[in-house]
Amino acid sequence: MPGLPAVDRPSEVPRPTAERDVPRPLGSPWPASARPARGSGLLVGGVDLAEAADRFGTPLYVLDEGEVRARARAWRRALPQADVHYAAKAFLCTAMAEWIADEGLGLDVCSAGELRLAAGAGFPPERILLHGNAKTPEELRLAHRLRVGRIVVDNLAEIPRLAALTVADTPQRVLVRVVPGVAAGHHRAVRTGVAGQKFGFPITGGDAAEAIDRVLAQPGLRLVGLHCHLGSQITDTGPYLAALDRLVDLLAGIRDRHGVELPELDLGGGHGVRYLPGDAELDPVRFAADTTARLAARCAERGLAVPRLLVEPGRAIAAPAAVALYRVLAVKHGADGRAFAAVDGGMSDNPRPALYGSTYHVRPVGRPATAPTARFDVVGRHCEAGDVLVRDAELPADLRPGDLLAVPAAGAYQVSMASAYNLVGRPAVAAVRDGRIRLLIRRETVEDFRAREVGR
Ligand SMILES: Cc1ncc(COP(=O)(O)O)c(C=O)c1O
Ligand SMILES: N[C@@H](CCCC[NH3+])C(=O)O
Repeated sequence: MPGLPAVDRPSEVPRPTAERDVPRPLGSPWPASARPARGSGLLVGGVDLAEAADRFGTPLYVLDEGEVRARARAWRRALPQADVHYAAKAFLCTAMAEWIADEGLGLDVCSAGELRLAAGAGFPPERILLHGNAKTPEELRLAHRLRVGRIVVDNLAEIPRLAALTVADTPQRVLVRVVPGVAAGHHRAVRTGVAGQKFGFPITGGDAAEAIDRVLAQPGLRLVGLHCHLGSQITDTGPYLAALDRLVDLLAGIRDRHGVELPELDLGGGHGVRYLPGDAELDPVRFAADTTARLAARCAERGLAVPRLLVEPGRAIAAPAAVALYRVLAVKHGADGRAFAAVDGGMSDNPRPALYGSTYHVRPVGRPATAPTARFDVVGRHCEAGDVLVRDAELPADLRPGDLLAVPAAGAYQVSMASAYNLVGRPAVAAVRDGRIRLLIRRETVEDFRAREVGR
């Protein structure tokens, strides 16, 4: 604004002290509670991440309880008529199971391990749903003994196994997992909505009809619905709507063939989150609006009562809730001008970049945002050249050993997929809430490995 004294320019009017002192949230992909702290630090859940790293060591996964609860609640509120089962495979520990139970969600488990951990946390068994393409007879027995709410049938062999455990007056509720022929998901390895992969019964050219016939023939099994899971990190509702159309057609076919209308339709998980600033996220409200409208329309066309929807978000609840902290151990400048920042974690705590080429955001903690920057590959400490956590990260040009790095959106399929590679030990996990931090899972040590050795 030429002619006006500088102080009158709107952008330069000093803000009141209170407003100036309240740091703004960092925004996605960080947890909603993430704020800049004094000295270029970073707060999550009111806890200073530099202090957390000093206290518990690194790599450290800092899990924001408020973010988990808020996301769980958002899914429940968006779909009040549906059953939302959190997919435990994204990340599970006792505290997580308690928060999920407390927020009124169900739990999707796929092993005796997940089932026992949930049961030990007091998770209501009727809200548990058991998955698995290769459930052991023991897992089926355990699920039946604990009286889990639903079991998803994924192969023909488990139908008689399960039927042998059940009796007609207390039948086990089951869903049949079908493959609708819809391709979706961030990587070939996670696309389960198409034929040619191991999960479910393909609707077209597969034995979905036979599985349904066989389940219906068992007096101890009560077929309550159909299930499908398309893939993971899906960012629009289109694939879900396409799958829903095929599942409603199949429901109508079952009604015509058997005279029964199944009361439930499970669309699985797969809802995408933001890993990088500017990424899209699949909003639960949008998902709910689109799927419930489509379901009502398709059921009306087919003359079916509208079944109850089930969903199984894992990543959408867990991923944005954790920040991974790493300490820089070495900085190296390669011959081609490429710079490497080697940290104390890597593919053993986060296998996703090596497995799927997944991309992440990273930010230094305790370094002024105004420092000149350079491009670094943030690499892990494992014995593979492919152990790269973040490629081409913009970090302070004078990055040095001892610096702390924070990687957001670290809550799903990282700790749950962590490995024992190089006996580095799986990372510690701490929960933050209201300015307090508590250790949930301690760091794995060589003593843990030794404890499993029973011979020499
Ligand atoms: C059957 C089933 N349900 C739910 C999920 C959870 O998926 P996501 O974490 O992508 O929501 C998965 C994994 O993709 C799955 O296989
Ligand atoms: N592990 C995958 C997701 C698989 C979901 C399980 N069905 C990932 O990290 O993207």
